[in-house]
Amino acid sequence: MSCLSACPSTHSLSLPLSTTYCPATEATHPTAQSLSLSPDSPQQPAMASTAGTVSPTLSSSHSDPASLTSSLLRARPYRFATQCATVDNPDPQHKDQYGSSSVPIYQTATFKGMGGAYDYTRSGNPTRSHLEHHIAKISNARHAFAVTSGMGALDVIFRLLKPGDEIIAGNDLYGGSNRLIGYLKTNGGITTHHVDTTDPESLVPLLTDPARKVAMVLLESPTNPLLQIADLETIARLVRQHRPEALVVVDNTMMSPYLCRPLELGCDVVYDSGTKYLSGHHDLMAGVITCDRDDVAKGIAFTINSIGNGLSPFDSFLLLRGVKTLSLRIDKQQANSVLIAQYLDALGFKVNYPGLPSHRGKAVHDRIASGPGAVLSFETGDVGMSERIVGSARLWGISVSFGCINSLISMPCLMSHASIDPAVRAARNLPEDLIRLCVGIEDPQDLIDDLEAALLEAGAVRVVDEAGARATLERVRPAGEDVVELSGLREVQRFEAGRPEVERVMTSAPGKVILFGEHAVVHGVTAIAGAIDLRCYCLAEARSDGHVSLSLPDLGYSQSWDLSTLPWHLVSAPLSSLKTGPKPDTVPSAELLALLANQFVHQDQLKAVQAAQAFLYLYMHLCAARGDAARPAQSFTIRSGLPIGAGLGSSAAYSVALASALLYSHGVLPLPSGPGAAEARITRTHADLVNAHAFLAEKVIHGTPSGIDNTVAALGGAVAFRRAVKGREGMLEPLGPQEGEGAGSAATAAARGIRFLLTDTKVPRDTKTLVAGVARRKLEEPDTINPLFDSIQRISDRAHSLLASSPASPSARASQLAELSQLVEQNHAHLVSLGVGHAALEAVRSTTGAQPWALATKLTGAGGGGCAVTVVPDDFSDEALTSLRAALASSGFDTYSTTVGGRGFGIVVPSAEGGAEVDSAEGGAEQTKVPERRRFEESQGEELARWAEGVEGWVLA
Ligand SMILES: Nc1ncnc2c1ncn2[C@@H]1O[C@H](COP(=O)(O)OP(=O)(O)OP(=O)(O)O)[C@@H](O)[C@H]1O
Ligand SMILES: C[C@@](O)(CCO)CC(=O)[O-]
Repeated sequence: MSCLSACPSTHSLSLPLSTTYCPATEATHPTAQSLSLSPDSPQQPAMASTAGTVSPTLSSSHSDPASLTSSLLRARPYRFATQCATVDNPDPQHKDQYGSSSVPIYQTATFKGMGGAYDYTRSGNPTRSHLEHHIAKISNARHAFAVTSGMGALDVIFRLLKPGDEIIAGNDLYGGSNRLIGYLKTNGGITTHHVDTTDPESLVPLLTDPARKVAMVLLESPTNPLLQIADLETIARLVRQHRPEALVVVDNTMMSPYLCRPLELGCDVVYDSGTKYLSGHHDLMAGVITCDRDDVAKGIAFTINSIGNGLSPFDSFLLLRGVKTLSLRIDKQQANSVLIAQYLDALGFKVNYPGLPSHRGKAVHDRIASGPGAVLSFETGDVGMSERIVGSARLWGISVSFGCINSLISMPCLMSHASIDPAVRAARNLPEDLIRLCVGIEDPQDLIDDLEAALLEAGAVRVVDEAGARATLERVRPAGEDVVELSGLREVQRFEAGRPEVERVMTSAPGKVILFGEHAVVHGVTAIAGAIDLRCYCLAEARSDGHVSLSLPDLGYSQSWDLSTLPWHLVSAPLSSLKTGPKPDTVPSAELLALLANQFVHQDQLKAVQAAQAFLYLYMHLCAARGDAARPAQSFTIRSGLPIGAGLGSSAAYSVALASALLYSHGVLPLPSGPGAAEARITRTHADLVNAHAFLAEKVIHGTPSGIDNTVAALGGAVAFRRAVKGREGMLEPLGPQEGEGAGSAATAAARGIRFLLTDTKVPRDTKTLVAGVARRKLEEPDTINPLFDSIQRISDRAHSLLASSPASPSARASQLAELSQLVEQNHAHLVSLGVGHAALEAVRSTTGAQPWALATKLTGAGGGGCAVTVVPDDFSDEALTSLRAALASSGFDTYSTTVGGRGFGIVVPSAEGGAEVDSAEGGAEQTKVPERRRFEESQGEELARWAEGVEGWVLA
């Protein structure tokens, strides 16, 4: 056996080697896994080899051109494939005595002598050191460790946590990781919150909640098996910003260091199952961990030595051998994968693969990784059919795992993800019929032939034309699946873009305040809410260039689409009746949403993309429902006088303003104002139609809204609302008299007469994520959550009867308000127990609850930050209200005093003079003329409302 002297005392690398803590000897010694690389982090890992390098600083001896050129050539860092193939000695000063070309296997448990670099293989072994050095080099990492499996790597990383710590993880995690997380919860006191990591904002409520002890964020990208993309770079930045002490950990197995190096994106710890791409041959089990931070490396080294799961010498040798061909294998596997994904996509299966242009996370993935990888998944729509396809494949081996040079096929729900409870799988949208393909290095035509044979045998496709070299196939859709033309965006439909029926309309819709029952209302509990006097406005104008455009000045976003490039084939069937609108249980088509998501140029502006997705969805849906291929070219500009994403129903106001602008401008509803107006009144039927369309847009923005926000925004007034769930009828009861007040109950003596103070904490949050979090807790902890909902139902019932009654005397009124205040306190406590509280909301409550004000306050809307609502009794003086608002403002909060129960949506046909000019400066010597449009686009807050109210002819519901 060769003798590598593995305890270097000096280092010849131009950048210093760091040292790694060695727990075996309680000392620091320079083992090979510690490697410092170039601080300016080149695109490819910096070269750590002495072979083929010269000092980048050229001396005067390089004066002749040949020598200079050759020096420059040698000074270039090696590219990834070269680095994989060239294995350096961790200590280049000490060569193998026999010049062995391959790293020898030090098959020994112990080492003789005292004070040497190695004493016991559990603590360190030269073969393992070589491997770790090599992994650090290709990963551009300071430290690397090799252990006995990928799960072993995760276990070591989890041991950096303490009982009581909390983890944020994705909701599409590898099943094995989920199993370990479950163990940690039961036995380690470590809780995990699963969020949608495709939306970086979904982590913010947890990261900013001081009550949460978030110590780790665990990410996968692309996820396995749904191939969803997490923006590792943005998430790492958010974690640094809000929770700098938390570690961002990435399972990089799907990508390997060849395609993605998360440490370069700001993540802290990366692990790979070495069993997969790094080894490539499925002949060993291994895991590798890389990190840059010395303190983290020290903790990891301590655990590996303590528990003894360092990789064995023989497996280290095998893994080192595998890594040499990493880039070669992945290049081939990836090229095959692209062909297979395109083949399945062309047949009309729903394919998840970031190499396809239709993949919704492609833009993000292309930014953080250099290739789509070699795993893809697809859905057939039928579990039995999927089982038959998997069973019929021959060349594709049925196997768990991936990353091998042979192609594999599996059904994750039956295999790799079977350890996840089926209910949890369903809640996390993991389709039971999903088939995962892990593509190998075989000839792609053989792979496609075998897959095609399996699809035919399983009845998933049929031959429609046998002529030609290759039969033409057609997908057989499972019963119940809508027949939609799935030829993707490749077929562009040409048509004449029309003009809208109405050239210019403006609409508006109010925000809302939920007084009682938010969140519980999503699950069938009664809630009480009313319209407030802050509104959202939408201006729709005709254009004549075959485009539809959306401008959202509040979010700094605008985009226009060529109408001929939209995926019209996905809405080709009439989807809803024009008389009643979409049914309340209509679920937006995930397929259309995914394709629409792909249309956005600014994928990173998530709020705007959500809003634009809702816009395009509603626009296309309405065009399809009209069924006459009338797709008018139009511009839409939407402004909000409401704080966006603060619990006051900005998304519902947006949805209602948009839906009404569409319905009136397309001529589906008759104009109640302006030239040719039939009747200056909005009927209840018209308001219901607007509401039905707005609900669909709310679903696109929110996921699973209860419908209360859009109902209040459309109809106005104050209502007791119960959603229809599981066969139980819904309820919509106006609170108070409705006479002469439009379609809704524009309010009510009871609710309107009560003053409310709204306080915006300005803590950002996202309703969709918060609602999904409560739904998940209800699923996972029904015994805790259901009693809370029952209690909220009792609170809403009592508030409903209080608000429906008209107190006979001032003292009855005072006790009515006192009881409402108590209910507010109780409801707030329940919302905190549901997990949607926030420290900033408690700060508001402690101010409003303090003397001399002593008022009851609760969060309103989705919580997690956003707004609080305070009941202001009749005898509360204006001076006291002013001083309270000043106190809240001094803590950085915005306040709004509002009435509750105002009017619903409104419409006006502004005069044809779109360019009319008004004075913008008030009384200044040099008055500037500002076009109306600019006033609309640029005015803020009350000025916007004043401007809009100044437009003559509004008709309100
Ligand atoms: N004026 C606007 N311009 C663009 N998008 C908007 C506007 N108003 C609302 N939105 C959309 O609505 C989303 C905010 O909805 P979200 O449900 O998170 O908050 P909210 O409706 O204000 O609060 P809650 O649902 O708790 O009452 C934004 O992310 C954006 O997509
Ligand atoms: C949190 C929630 O109850 C109110 C959001 O304003 C969600 C909904 O009802 O759709």
